[in-house]
Amino acid sequence: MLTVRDLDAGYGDLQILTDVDLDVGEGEYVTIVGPNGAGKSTVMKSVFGLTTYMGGSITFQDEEIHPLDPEDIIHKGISYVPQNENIFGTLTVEENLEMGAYILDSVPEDRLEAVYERFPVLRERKDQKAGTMSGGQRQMVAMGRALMLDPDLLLLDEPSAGLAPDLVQDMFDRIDRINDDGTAILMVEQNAKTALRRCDRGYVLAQGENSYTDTGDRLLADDEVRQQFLGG
Ligand SMILES: Nc1ncnc2c1ncn2[C@@H]1O[C@H](COP(=O)(O)OP(=O)(O)OP(=O)(O)O)[C@@H](O)[C@H]1O
Repeated sequence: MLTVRDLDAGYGDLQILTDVDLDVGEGEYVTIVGPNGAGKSTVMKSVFGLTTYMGGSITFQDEEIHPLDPEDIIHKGISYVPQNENIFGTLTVEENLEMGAYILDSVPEDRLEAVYERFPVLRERKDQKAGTMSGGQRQMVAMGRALMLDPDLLLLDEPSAGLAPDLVQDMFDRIDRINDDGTAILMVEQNAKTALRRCDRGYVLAQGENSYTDTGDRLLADDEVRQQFLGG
């Protein structure tokens, strides 16, 4: 579904990624882990057309997408939840969700209903300003907005960042359910062990390059990976 080959990318003249390869199959759940500054978010931003492309290829459903801008990429079936500033704080919850469908002529009511069924608290608080909600609820708003177009691939950048420990489990459970319902997931996570335990496949990125790739379970069991990247 998503195939990244030999990707070189960065910001302006600054190259961050070198020869990065990555695959996400239909309905798969793929995680990228690695140290701070490894370029994990840059991979995700590159897929969404937000970095400077320097070489290689990014294809989605067998179509090259790297010259496209984010709006065109959304049309292709990819939605992105950035780590920061992922909601409009002064808009209500419902207005935020409606923004997720801005590329359409009208808001698809069935999608709004599907998002409310997935995140009932958002229906209860639909008229509340999103900026006044808790961290976990704001993350639900951001995910709900990304799901408004029923994407084939959902890009999640550190969905557990800033959440209280008891909410982290809940967030990962919700992501599992989104994936169980057929949406492929590409997720960057600091919470590496938890993410690898849940995903189909993991990529360890270091200094902008692929370091290890395997099933989540095998990466977790690999002594070198554990020593170098997972705190032993
Ligand atoms: N907009 C930008 N302009 C210039 N450099 C950037 C920009 N965004 C990120 N970088 C740099 O790119 C490198 C990789 O950053 P990136 O956010 O992709 O890493 P990461 O692995 O996701 O890190 P973290 O786990 O800390 O979020 C870092 O050196 C960072 O300073």
